[in-house]
Amino acid sequence: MEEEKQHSVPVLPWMRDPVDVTLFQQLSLDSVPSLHPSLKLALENMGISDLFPVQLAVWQETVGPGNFERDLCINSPTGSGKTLAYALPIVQLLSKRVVKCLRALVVVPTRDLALQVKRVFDAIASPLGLHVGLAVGQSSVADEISQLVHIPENVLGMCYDPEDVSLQFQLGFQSKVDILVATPGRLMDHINTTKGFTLEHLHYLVVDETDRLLREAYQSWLPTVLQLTESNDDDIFQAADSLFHFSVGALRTRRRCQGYTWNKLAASLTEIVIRAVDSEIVPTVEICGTKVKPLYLVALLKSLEGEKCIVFTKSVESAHRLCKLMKCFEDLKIDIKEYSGLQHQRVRSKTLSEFRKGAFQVLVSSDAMTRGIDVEGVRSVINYDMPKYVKTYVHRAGRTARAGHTGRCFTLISEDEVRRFKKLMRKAEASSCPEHTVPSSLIEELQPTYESGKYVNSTFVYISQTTAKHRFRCTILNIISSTGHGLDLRESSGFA
Ligand SMILES: Nc1ncnc2c1ncn2[C@@H]1O[C@H](COP(=O)(O)OP(=O)(O)OP(=O)(O)O)[C@@H](O)[C@H]1O
Repeated sequence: MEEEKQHSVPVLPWMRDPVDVTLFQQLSLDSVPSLHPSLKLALENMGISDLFPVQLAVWQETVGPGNFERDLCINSPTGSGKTLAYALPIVQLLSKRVVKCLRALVVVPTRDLALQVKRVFDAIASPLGLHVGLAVGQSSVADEISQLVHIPENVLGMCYDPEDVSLQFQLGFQSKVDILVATPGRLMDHINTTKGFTLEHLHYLVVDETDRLLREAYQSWLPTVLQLTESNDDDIFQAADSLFHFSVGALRTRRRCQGYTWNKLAASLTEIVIRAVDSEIVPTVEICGTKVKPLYLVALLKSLEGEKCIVFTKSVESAHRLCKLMKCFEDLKIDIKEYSGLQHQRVRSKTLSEFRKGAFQVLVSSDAMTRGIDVEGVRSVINYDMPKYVKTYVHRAGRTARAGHTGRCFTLISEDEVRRFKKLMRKAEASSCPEHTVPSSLIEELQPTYESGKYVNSTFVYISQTTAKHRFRCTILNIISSTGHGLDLRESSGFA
């Protein structure tokens, strides 16, 4: 019955014939068909010598030989290189553009992710003469507009219909960017108020972190974008577009008319690259709550000897409190910083940038901000609080073991949580999970400092909320990613 139900789920026509990324191997840049020499050089300057499997698969579907016959939904493990998978074909296909217009839009849920994606585009688009813009609300609206649209001086102060795109074109408004990376809120601001900002010429829409973006409506940004990209035959841009289509054959507009919401997504755009969750990554585990739990974390951090790691908590408040508490362990001698939605964006971005540079070792974070964030050298992820959902586990664990490296994901759980954890592991299709025990001598050593009463009140409130159980389990999940196209969980002792 369950099986029948699964089979009856309607699948969009363009999704019916999936390409199995695991069948692809890495491929040296020298062998990638039609790769633009400047793009190859840009990749080499980034230290990249091969395309990862997902990148090759998307390349074949888009640049060649697939010729972008259909829209794409990319589903591959965290850290497997999805950003370049969509950025490379877009840059290659736009490299022959004649008229500068906004041709590609990448929508991501957070500012830090947008900055990260823009950096990737900058590295490969600039050498091909393409301009990449950012609309995330990092600077003032006026500054941002001046980066995105050229406004001729003679129209400043002039009154006209902001929806009259042809008139704006005649007046000399012009896009300063070919590719725009945006968060939905600021994108909507520009759509609603920025003179000369138009999506009329969009050929590529990327919805990154799709499941999250589509779950959160953000002022109905997607229906608005789709509506605005519908072509208008009388448009004055027609001539420029024909020229563009003539020179870049692959970029013709394809319209699909089907009945579902998702079809609507696919209906009015030329090419849509959608990035979905990494369903193949094994999900994990959740946390415990006892009085000594923070001590286990301290002991674990000590044993990691200052390697870069991210500690996940269940909420922004927990991240804040835990971070404060950890700082009280003076002999920990590890620099720890908080990263959460409670902080101002500027603080958050600065923290992330310092963490990337290795200025401190441990980032304590809640979930919301870390989707898709790529920090080189994170060897361990610690779930201080066990995630409720498999998907959350996967995204947390995916901050390590990126780009073919190995990493570990620790989860602290109490006895009460063992059953739930096992269930989570089963859902994650992880047959077992090794158990790691922190020596009790280490915990006893830390106890006097912990109980000395020098911690702030909020800490005690937090601790008193936990259960009275003292026995902890600390599990280690070793994530091995050998080729970048899959992650395996390796068992080293029997948890299950
Ligand atoms: N072909 C490549 N060769 C070497 N490194 C690469 C290659 N492609 C991407 N990388 C590196 O791999 C890391 C992960 O890439 P990326 O952030 O695109 O992964 P992702 O699949 O989007 O992950 P997530 O699902 O977590 O967002 C980045 O540091 C990136 O620089």
